Amino acid sequence: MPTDTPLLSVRDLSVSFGGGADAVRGLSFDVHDGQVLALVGESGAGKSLTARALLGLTPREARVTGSVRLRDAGELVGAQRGVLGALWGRRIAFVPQDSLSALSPVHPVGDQLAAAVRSVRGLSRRDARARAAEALDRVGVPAARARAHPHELSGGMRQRAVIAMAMVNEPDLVVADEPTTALDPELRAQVLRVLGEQRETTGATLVLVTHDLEAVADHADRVLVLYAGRHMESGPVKPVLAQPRSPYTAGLLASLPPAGPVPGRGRRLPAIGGTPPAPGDHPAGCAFAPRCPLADEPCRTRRPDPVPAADRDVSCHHPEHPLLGPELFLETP
Ligand SMILES: Nc1ncnc2c1ncn2[C@@H]1O[C@H](COP(=O)(O)OP(=O)(O)OP(=O)(O)O)[C@@H](O)[C@H]1O
Repeated sequence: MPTDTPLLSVRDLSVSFGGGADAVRGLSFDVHDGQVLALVGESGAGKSLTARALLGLTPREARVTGSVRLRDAGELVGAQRGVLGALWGRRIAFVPQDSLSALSPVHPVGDQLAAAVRSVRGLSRRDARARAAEALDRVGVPAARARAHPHELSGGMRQRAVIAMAMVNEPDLVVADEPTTALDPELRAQVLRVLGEQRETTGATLVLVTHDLEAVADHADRVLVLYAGRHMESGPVKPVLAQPRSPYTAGLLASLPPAGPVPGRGRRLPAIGGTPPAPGDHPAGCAFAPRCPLADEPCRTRRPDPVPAADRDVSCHHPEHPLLGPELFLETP
């Protein structure tokens, strides 16, 4: 039944480690039924930890605070393993970066899918096997390959099998953490397409972690830009990528690889200058200020909280700055 209540509601989520290392700092966002939310940001921004916190899958040594609520399942932060275990595979599923880590090396992939089906639905072995074979076929793994062990499949086919595994019990929410990182560039588009098709078929809601802004443009409805574990900008993909209101989003767009055009000019930048702060480093103001061409005194002294600005939320003291755009980061000749 359609509902206005978000499927997933995240409030003030933080993930920290010993010694004051805060990797995710006070994130709040909602994900509604059927949406695709992309989490983007540079390496170390806290994307994976955020994604894992949505499933209760953070490392044992991580301290998770705040709230992650899945509709009709309640609070997941601090939930008992048994409570989470009852949701995994049924209501929430995970597609990791590395397909080998998601599959057992000792069983054929078809058997693993059939076992996943049987663990959730009371089907006979034969019916579960048939359902698993159908699920694999839908992602382009033919019946003959269902008898193969994971290491006997190519990387692309293995990742497609992992997608089938995540989707086979039609979960409400799928969290995919850089699902194409381990693949050759030509396979990436194919695997993302399969993920998108399966999402549409099952009606699942998707949280997609990626470095790839082109993939965001092609596959996501909404985007949440993270920097140093903090919210920078979030909103509908098209306007955010067309006209960023956070200088950090503008910097990410400017540093797209050569295939990605920098709007307005024919030149490109290799990367945003400087490096992100270490997880233990807590600048008083905006975390991006040391690398931001627009930074002024308030940026260095006062942390910007997310503020609604037209169609999105922006954590920046200068969301309307006239120079804001990828051009801000172009190298002067
Ligand atoms: N088990 C851990 N112990 C200590 N610090 C950790 C641990 N796991 C992650 N971190 C730190 O938390 C920060 C965020 O990590 P995370 O993996 O979420 O980043 P990311 O944005 O997904 O990066 P990437 O794109 O490289 O995967 C990083 O600085 C990382 O070093």
